[in-house]
Amino acid sequence: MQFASLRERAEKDWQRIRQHPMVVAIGQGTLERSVFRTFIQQDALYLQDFSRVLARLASLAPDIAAARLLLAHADTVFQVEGELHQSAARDLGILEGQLGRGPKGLITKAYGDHMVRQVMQGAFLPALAAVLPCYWTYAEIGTELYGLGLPEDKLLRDWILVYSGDEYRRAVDEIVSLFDRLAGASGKDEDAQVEEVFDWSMIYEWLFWEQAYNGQQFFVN
Ligand SMILES: Cc1ncc(CN)c(N)n1
Repeated sequence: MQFASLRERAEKDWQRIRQHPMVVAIGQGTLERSVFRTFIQQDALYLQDFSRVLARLASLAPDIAAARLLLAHADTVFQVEGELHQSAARDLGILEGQLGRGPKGLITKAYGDHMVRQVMQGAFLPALAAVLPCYWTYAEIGTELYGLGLPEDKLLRDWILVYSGDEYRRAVDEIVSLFDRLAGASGKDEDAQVEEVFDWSMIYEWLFWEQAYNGQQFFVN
């Protein structure tokens, strides 16, 4: 099993993500502030789960090089994306101390629980597969939107610059290389498990955009 085959099977899900009206609106610089605000609030909550999952994944890693890489990623998530959130929060009027707090949306919770479940079950490759869509879809979106030309709105421009940037791309390359190295000798049963987990994360990626864009139906209060 290699990442390329996962990427191939995800084509349909990828197309609906890249064509999602919220992704399009970020690229065109027309996204409503309230939608972006919801997104940043939920993403800050999501990143907390994501970072913890990476740290636990490190403890399951079959070798020390993999463990160190995953631990480093658990931290850099906050340096790269966390900083973006902090600066967006200031521009969006999210009060100091309020970022990463507050009620989780249904999808934020379900996606986080999905990743946590995989890592708690203890099988390394399926748990690694759960975090792959998070990495690569944002790099693809960032690169694609950057190619269309940066919008004037600083908030949206900064978002695109982070996900199209070298630092984020390097992180994605590291995780994909790790997957390819460790999944090289996986068996049929494990491959099926990896695919199922990966497919669910792709669905959650799409739903995460839906949640921010169509807010009300995904929030309990
Ligand atoms: C939901 C989600 N997916 C992916 C990313 C990019 N790491 C993110 N910040 N949030």
